[in-house]
Amino acid sequence: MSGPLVVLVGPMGVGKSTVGQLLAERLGVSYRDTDDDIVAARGRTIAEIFVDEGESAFRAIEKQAVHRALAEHDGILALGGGAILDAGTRALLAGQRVAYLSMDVEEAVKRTGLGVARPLLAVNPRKQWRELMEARRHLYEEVATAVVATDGRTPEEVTEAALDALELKEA
Ligand SMILES: Nc1ncnc2c1ncn2[C@@H]1O[C@H](COP(=O)(O)OP(=O)(O)OP(=O)(O)O)[C@@H](O)[C@H]1O
Ligand SMILES: O=C(O)C1=C[C@@H](O)[C@@H](O)[C@H](O)C1
Ligand SMILES: [Mg+2]
Repeated sequence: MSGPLVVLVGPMGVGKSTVGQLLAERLGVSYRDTDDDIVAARGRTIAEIFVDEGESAFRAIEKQAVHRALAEHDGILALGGGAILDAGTRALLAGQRVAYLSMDVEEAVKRTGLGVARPLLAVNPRKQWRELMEARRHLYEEVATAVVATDGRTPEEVTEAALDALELKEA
């Protein structure tokens, strides 16, 4: 299978970056994050891109960044929380090892706080998070080859559960 060893998907704040870096260490590979790629390439934060160019411009930028990373990266790749909204991206994920990190709304509120740096959760984060998940849960599930619940687990426990669910052995 070419492409990343593992692709991580899931909502904002679920722990993709934290667990992705732990997984990379445990598996002896590198970690990459498509949100970081976008920020580095554009020299501006995701929130700034949303405000100045709008969400649809961000999605077009994101689609390109995700497609490039899927082609280039062979380690652990975390996708932005909304990357799975794109049908072309979902098609590229077919045949990849994809872990969906999940959490419930209360855990989401704890992890994302008031959502200052998260434009999609800026107002009434609980309600917005529920609505986002209603629209997206089936898409995360569609692309996933493993679903790893993160509620009440430490990042190390989530990493362990992901290694088990993905049937991956350490380096
Ligand atoms: N299993 C966990 N238990 C408790 N807190 C966690 C856990 N995993 C991550 N966190 C904390 O939750 C916050 C969000 O984690 P992280 O940045 O890894 O999520 P993310 O999915 O990469 O989010 P983003 O949408 O910003 O990319 C951080 O403060 C992190 O320390
Ligand atoms: O869930 C989303 O739509 C987003 C998640 C983040 O990773 C960023 O890509 C951005 O804030 C949008
Ligand atoms: Mg992250």
